[in-house]
Amino acid sequence: MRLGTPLSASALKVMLLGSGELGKEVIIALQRLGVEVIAVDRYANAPGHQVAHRAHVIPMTDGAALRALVERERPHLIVPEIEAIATDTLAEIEAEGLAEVIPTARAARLTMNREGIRRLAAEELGLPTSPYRFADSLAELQAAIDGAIGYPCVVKPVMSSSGKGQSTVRGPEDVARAWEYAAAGGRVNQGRVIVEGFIDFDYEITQLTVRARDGAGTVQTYFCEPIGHVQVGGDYVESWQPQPMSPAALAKSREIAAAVTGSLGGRGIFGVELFVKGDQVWFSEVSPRPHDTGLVTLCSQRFSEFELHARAILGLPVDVALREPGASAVIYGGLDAPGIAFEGVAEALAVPRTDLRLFGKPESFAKRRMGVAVANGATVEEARQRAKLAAGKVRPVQGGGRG
Ligand SMILES: Nc1ncnc2c1ncn2[C@@H]1O[C@H](COP(=O)(O)OP(=O)(O)OP(=O)(O)O)[C@@H](O)[C@H]1O
Ligand SMILES: NCC(=O)N[C@@H]1O[C@H](COP(=O)([O-])[O-])[C@@H](O)[C@H]1O
Ligand SMILES: [Mg+2]
Repeated sequence: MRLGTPLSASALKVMLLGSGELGKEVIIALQRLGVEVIAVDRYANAPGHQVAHRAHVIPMTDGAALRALVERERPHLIVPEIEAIATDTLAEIEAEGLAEVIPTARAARLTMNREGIRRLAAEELGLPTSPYRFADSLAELQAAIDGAIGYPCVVKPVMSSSGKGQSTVRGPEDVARAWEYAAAGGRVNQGRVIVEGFIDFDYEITQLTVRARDGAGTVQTYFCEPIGHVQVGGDYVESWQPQPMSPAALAKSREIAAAVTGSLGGRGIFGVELFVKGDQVWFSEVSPRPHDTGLVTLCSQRFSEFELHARAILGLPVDVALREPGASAVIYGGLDAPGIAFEGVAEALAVPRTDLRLFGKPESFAKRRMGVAVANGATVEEARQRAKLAAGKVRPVQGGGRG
């Protein structure tokens, strides 16, 4: 894929569908290679909009609106950054040869819906997963729990991410609340849920896996060092790299990651989410794009997951080497307000070996991820302490004017 000059006839044009904090970093990586970037999201002034050549706001689940924009912009590559996209339209665009979809339109369609990827992983590829059922009503959910899954279990909308609409059901008294919560929390209100048996894991990891061309032009599979993380309410709050693992658990993780990413195909980075107990490993889900827990790679790898994605999609070789132990800690909005400000940034950056990203989201919500602190250390423990300390010093406040 020949690189050119942005805003000229030779430009290589990439369209991001979704332009949040993860897309913003991918865009910056693409910009550094002289790629012309078109950032799209469902709301104005999204983080990636602010660093792209052009920005558009459309309902990305609206196939007609998506097609019209692609026909107008004529990107060479379309890079999905979130799940909620009109993936049937992406499949048509790919089939017509209008643009290449990263990693493939099929991967975007299968991972947009928990049902698609779960059935592929468990039923077609035979990978170990939690037991699961799907339900379209409270009665079906109750029947699935009574007949197959039992307690405790986890209920999630089939279309959601970052834990939205997800809850753990400990007994019969929780079922109705979990159903209501899922119905309200899905990204696209489908009224369908997955109920999964609760896996009592020792720890969970993201196995970042890159499908990229080698120097000879053949697509190979590369594995980053495993990323450990902590989730609260289904949303990541802390991650670190490398996560120590037994050789058997690491081998099993990479076998699963190779199987699922090999089946999805294409080029790019994937975040394969796995649960680990002793030497046992379960597949949970996969993002065919950079993963939020992979924000740690901004400080821990030679090339971050965003740079790796940019290189892989452009057909360039990658280097997945770890540089040194690192950690990330999330900064939540803590308040509901537009145009917030941040206090304590100088104190945060005075913590040794730390760095910050403030995403620039136009509106804060108490539980919206607004920034992240990353830190290095001699050990993962030291890096985690520093990242948490730094994140805790940043205080989101009402913005107001600068006078
Ligand atoms: N079956 C399960 N057993 C135990 N814990 C679970 C189970 N399913 C989910 N979890 C916990 O909830 C977290 C979020 O679940 P999941 O990844 O399915 O949600 P998500 O909304 O897709 O989140 P994200 O978009 O951040 O990946 C998991 O990382 C894990 O900590
Ligand atoms: N787990 C998926 C994930 O972290 N996705 C990231 O969050 C953004 C949406 O944030 P918002 O909900 O605050 O707009 C997405 O655009 C992506 O960058
Ligand atoms: Mg997940």
